[in-house]
Amino acid sequence: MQFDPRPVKESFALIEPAAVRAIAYFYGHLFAAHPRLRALFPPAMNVQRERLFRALTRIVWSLDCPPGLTTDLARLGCDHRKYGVTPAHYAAVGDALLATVRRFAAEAWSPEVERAWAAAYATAAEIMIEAAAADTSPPWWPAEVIGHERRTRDIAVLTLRPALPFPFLPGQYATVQTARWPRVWRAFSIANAPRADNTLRLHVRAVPGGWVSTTLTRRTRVGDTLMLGPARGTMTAPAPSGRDILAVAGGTGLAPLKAIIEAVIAADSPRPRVHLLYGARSGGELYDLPDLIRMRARSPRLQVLPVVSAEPAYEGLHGTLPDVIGHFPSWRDHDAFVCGPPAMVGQAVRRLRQDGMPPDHIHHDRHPEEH
Ligand SMILES: NC(=O)C1=CN([C@@H]2O[C@H](COP(=O)(O)OP(=O)(O)OC[C@H]3O[C@@H](n4cnc5c(N)ncnc54)[C@H](O)[C@@H]3O)[C@@H](O)[C@H]2O)C=CC1
Repeated sequence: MQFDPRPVKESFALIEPAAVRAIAYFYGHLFAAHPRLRALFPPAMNVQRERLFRALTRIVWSLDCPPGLTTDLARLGCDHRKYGVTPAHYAAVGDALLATVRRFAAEAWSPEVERAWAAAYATAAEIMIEAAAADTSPPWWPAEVIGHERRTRDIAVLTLRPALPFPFLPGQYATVQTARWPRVWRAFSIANAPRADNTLRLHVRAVPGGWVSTTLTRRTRVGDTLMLGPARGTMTAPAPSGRDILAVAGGTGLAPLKAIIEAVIAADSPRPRVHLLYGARSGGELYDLPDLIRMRARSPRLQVLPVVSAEPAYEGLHGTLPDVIGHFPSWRDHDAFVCGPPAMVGQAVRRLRQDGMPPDHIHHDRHPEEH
């Protein structure tokens, strides 16, 4: 990359504390100069604002490590195809970005700083535009809802059939857009390994104020069409390592782990064995237990241990998942996959580390960008 990252990082450090005002200024500038661009963005901009700043922060602080940055930017460029972004839009965004730096870097601004930002942005935009142009897969897939089961008041399991082959690896997630909320994409993990009939399942909890999750859970019917963005995510089924597997799933965090387990136990081999700790707040919230019991009946390699954290009358194992991990002698010789509420994931990972599990044997999703 042909630019000096130092002035960019130094001026960004000054902008960061004023992030909220800087982002508002950025979008104000962008939409004032190019009103038509507003139509590419969702009606409410709050999530979008945070997302832009998270992406910008990641990019600026990794300007020194071009290989990782190039991969991230290329993926970002490909993902932007589903928004209908064209190369001309990049110039408009670049103008708004430079105006924002000029305004918020204040006394640290200089022609040298501006040149460094312009060069960094031009490089990033070029990588994104070229990656998008080279991507021959569809920008999004229409998918028909062929199954919709309300498992609890707030959780539904949807079965979708994309109109074209939809490639993904077990454990990945896809972004989803509903007709009700144009331009609003949210990520959901795919809860099965790839199937010959191209169908896939999503486990969706309606979160308060969640437009897409509430629509998918409460207002979606068999026969509706959704849009799927390309599959993403690095927490995928492991290559054989000789180690058995511990899967720790909290709530709908079960989805990607179920896909990974399905792929692992499909192989005709006596190992690895899989222990699944499946946690919920109450017995009624163990929304997928009957299906997991069926999987266990088909595969002697799978053990399923349901755990409930907040229902004293539940007849079964009580506790939080991180505590239950500690009830066993040791998981040190396993590979671990952990998914669920971020606080639970953090505690479970710490517990496994304390037990002596090497960090590269512990797998969890970097929180999906659009989850
Ligand atoms: N690929 C990914 O990263 C995915 C992530 N998720 C995330 O999983 C979460 C699932 O949420 P819900 O179904 O509402 O789960 P939930 O809130 O009903 O909790 C499920 C389990 O996690 C435990 N738990 C919850 N908060 C905890 C805390 N602070 N400390 C320790 N344990 C805690 C509960 O005791 C229970 O065992 C969401 O945050 C969702 O974003 C879900 C699917 C895929």
